[in-house]
Amino acid sequence: MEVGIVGKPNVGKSTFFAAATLVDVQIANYPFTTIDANIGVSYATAVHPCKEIGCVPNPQNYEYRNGVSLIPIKMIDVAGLVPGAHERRGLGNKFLDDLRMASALIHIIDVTGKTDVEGQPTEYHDPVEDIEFLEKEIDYWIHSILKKNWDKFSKRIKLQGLKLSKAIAEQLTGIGVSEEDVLQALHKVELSDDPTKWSDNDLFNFVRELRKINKPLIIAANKADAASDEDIERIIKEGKKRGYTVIPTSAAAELTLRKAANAGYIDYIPGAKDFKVIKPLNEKQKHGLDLIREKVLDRFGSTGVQEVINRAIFDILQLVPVYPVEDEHKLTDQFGNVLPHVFLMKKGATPRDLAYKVHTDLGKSFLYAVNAKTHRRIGEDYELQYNDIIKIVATAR
Ligand SMILES: Nc1nc2c(ncn2[C@@H]2O[C@H](COP(=O)(O)OP(=O)(O)OP(=O)(O)O)[C@@H](O)[C@H]2O)c(=O)[nH]1
Repeated sequence: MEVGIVGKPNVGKSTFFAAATLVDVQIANYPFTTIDANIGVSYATAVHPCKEIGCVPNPQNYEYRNGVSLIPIKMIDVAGLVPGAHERRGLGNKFLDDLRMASALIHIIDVTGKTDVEGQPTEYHDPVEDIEFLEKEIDYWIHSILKKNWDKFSKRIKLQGLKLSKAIAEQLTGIGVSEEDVLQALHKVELSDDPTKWSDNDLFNFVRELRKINKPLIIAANKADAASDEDIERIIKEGKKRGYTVIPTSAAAELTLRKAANAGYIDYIPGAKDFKVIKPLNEKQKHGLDLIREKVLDRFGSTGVQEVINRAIFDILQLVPVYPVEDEHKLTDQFGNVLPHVFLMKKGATPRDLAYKVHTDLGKSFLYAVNAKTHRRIGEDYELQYNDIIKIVATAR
């Protein structure tokens, strides 16, 4: 599951990325640790089931802190975006390449309005324009891929009687579009079954719906520490009108807190509403941290960075953390590790889907599953719930 950070220059993207991927963890040998400078490991946080049932976990593919699971996710700092990226302006190509991989986007905007559309300092620039411009860039990009061979392509669909949703999804596999995505978008626009009858406007409307489904996004109203309440409230309202969740953030504050925590000065769990000083600070450090407490944590309840990440994973992508175990009484794997693994499953996924996620062989030999919290056997079509602990029973292999 990959989350992309997007936005025009100078809004605090690099700061957000640095903060989001800076976690002091012991083990970091996930498959995607350091592939590229702009790819990092970030963590979604969720209450750990042990907090509820009173156990001590031995996490193998996630981290655990004071009753909280830190679940690794891949984060991509998408190359700088300027108007016209779809026409290869600026880092256009790189931008679109990075974007291809992302399942959800975090759009960072400067809520103070002090950066213009190219990322230059200015007196006032309306950040709402940035929301619209990003949508447009992505729409133009998807549109250009479809438009390239549209006449030939639509005729072929008609002549050969191809399934429209399948054919379009095949054209767009490169950007991670599934047939299900296409079906959902088609359902929204209600266009003719015959694509040769689609006008360019129809195609554009379809693309817009598809983008909302395939590249869903959440907005981080960054530099909130330097913005007025009115500016923040306005952008939340304007975002909502357009169907977006907007979270005020201070990426700079989060980065400072995580650095201080890593250096052992403070106890701070990402997303927390406060921190505890655990090592003597000099005057300057103390002043800096006091300011963060007063101007950010007390004002907003947190720096917002972790909330954005969590919302992207749990609300926007609708994933639920699920813990598979082999022994449903001790909640262990075959080696005695308590709740060793967590998997993020799509809402609506079933125990069989979980079995496949653990291992293809386990999926193939799946017989039934047991809910380890209730010790009850659960049905084929049971929808996995947040923090479920599941034992999978399979045929002997
Ligand atoms: N007040 C405030 N300033 C911030 C915050 N986040 C970033 N900044 C400042 O904004 C400026 C730009 O931050 P960057 O993280 O470099 O922005 P960027 O979007 O990555 O910019 P490019 O690398 O040019 O694409 C820097 O001076 C940061 O210190 C924040 O939360 N609050």
